[in-house]
Amino acid sequence: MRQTLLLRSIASSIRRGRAPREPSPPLCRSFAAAADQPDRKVAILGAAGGIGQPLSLLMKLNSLVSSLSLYDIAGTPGVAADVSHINTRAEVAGYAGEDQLGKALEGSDIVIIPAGVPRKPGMTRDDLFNINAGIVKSLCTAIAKYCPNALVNMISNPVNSTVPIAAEVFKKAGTYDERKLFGVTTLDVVRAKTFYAQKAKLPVEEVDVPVVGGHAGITILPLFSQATPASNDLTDEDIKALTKRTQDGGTEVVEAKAGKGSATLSMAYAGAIFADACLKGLNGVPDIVECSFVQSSITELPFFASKVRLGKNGVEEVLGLGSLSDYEKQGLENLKPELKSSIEKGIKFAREN
Ligand SMILES: NC(=O)C1=CN([C@@H]2O[C@H](COP(=O)(O)OP(=O)(O)OC[C@H]3O[C@@H](n4cnc5c(N)ncnc54)[C@H](O)[C@@H]3O)[C@@H](O)[C@H]2O)C=CC1
Ligand SMILES: O=C([O-])CC(=O)C(=O)O
Repeated sequence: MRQTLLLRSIASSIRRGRAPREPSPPLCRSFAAAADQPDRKVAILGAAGGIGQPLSLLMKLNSLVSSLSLYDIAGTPGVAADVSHINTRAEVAGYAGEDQLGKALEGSDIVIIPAGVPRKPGMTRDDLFNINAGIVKSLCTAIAKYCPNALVNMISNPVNSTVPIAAEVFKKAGTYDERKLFGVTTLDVVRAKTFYAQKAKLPVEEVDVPVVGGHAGITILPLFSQATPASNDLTDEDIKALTKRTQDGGTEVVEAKAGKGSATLSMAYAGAIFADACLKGLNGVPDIVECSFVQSSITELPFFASKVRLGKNGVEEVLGLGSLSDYEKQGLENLKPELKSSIEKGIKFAREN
């Protein structure tokens, strides 16, 4: 009841163009504002997995979604039946096995891909390449055939290589639109905000921290010099420690899970935030900005994560890096060789297979 009242108050505040009285998480905001929204189909590939299941739940809670299509090689009818009983707008359908992939994808506005194997302790994200590259390639081949205009949110690792693979597959199929392909790096932003807010003793809901580069180890470059609200209390050592913790955030979870996979719940949260931003952009909501790994010309690398403005066709503008501290400038130079080689590895794989 309290939730319903809060959502109504937020919806009417949005209609009146005023800020809601109580702070609210972004997922609730879109949940409330959707009564007169257009139909949008979202497909999740890998929907029965560790990320896929909670992400399916969160997307079912987002009433910007009218149709939720849950695909995996197995197990999706159960996930779909479960999620479909929730009292929100989206109609849910489960599809299992390759012969149902076309149906799962047809008419999709957004395809979210968390399909593939996760890390175990001692592995790098690049160690997943051999298995996940093939999975991503075959899923993207189907996307090019069945929903070539969809926005693609790539979660499967190594993101620094799977996004270039997807781009090559779409180029080969003649469907590539660089505005519609995104590597999901939102979890890096989610972590940077949490760690910064804790250290600077700020309420995390008010904090923002851009994270640029890529999505693996030192290629993850949080820009704490641009964090808002600014904090004057943090030393250079604090910034170094925060940077390292953000870069190692995935490994922290992999080690804590001790062989039972990598981040799933926080990733589902991050994936839902990013998909919500894409939906708002598609629906014409102005000034939707998120960090994402996209085709880019802001450095010499062909793909790079930075802030992007989202619109009716996906990426409307790739925003520049802004001014960097000397420490961040050094981090930027340090990450380029690794990111370049991961991008090239993806491109080579897609061209040769
Ligand atoms: N971008 C990011 O920030 C993050 C990315 N990840 C990545 O997300 C991926 C998934 O992680 P989890 O959900 O934890 O793994 P999981 O193993 O729990 O789930 C993966 C799912 O993909 C499915 N799958 C495998 N091949 C498929 C195919 N050809 N078509 C459709 N589905 C297929 C599996 O059946 C399984 O249900 C991993 O590669 C992981 O590294 C994880 C956390 C954060
Ligand atoms: O670390 C991993 O393997 C999963 C991931 O990408 C993350 O949690 O950032």
